[in-house]
Amino acid sequence: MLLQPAPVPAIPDASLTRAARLLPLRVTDLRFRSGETELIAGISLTLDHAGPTVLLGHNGAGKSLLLRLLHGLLSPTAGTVDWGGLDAAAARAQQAMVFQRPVMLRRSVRANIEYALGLQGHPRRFRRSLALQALEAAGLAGLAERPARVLSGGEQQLVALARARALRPAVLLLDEPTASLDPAHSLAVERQVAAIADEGVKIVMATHDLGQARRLAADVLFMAGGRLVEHTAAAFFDRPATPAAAAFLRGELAA
Ligand SMILES: Nc1ncnc2c1ncn2[C@@H]1O[C@H](COP(=O)(O)OP(=O)(O)OP(=O)(O)O)[C@@H](O)[C@H]1O
Repeated sequence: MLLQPAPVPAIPDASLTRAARLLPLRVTDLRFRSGETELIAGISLTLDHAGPTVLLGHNGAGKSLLLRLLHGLLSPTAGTVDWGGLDAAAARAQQAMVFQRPVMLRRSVRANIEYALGLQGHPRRFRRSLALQALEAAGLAGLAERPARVLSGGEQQLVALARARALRPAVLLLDEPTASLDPAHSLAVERQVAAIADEGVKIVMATHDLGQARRLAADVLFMAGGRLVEHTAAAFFDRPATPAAAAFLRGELAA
């Protein structure tokens, strides 16, 4: 598929205050243990503005675990995740998550999005136009009737993002969405993420692509060994506060 180089248009009626429903996020002394190993070792943080938050750290630092705990896919061993004071189910209903490997059902791209809209409770008669609108906004209208599972990995990831966007979440969690994509598809995903952020959606994204992190991040969470080592504004890249983060940015292996 030929990727669209033009900027991605915003979905027309997007609300710039969408993320405000779930913010601030307050995480308090969050822990996740497997057997004797504490994999998330007491993380506390507050996210209180809508700019994209980028999660950085070496392999195994605990980024995916943290995202899953934030989304409620895993239950913490101890500690709390509080999304704007809402109960967990209500908070989760206003979030979407995109993983490194997208899961597509054996049906058309459009039907995949319609299915997700159905799960969210949208009446059948509205689903088709909402799905097509989301594909249009993502520059993917040409893929609507293609079987989703035969698309390339990069195309599937763009569709997964469009599907998440169609759900109009307040918060979008992304776990290394461009990890296995070529540069063109990575950039297309990045543009989608930026467009979604511009619609007022709070983005929390793990990535290993430092260029992408620099371009997107309003703030950075740097993790090592299951701990939050730094939470700083985007100046992180030029002035990391800790030796661990400086070593990470130099490309050194974890100590
Ligand atoms: N459900 C689980 N049960 C037990 N251990 C787990 C579980 N999920 C992850 N782990 C372990 O926890 C550690 C952190 O994993 P996690 O996937 O969160 O790291 P990551 O920072 O996302 O790494 P990468 O950048 O490689 O994706 C790893 O040692 C992993 O093997």
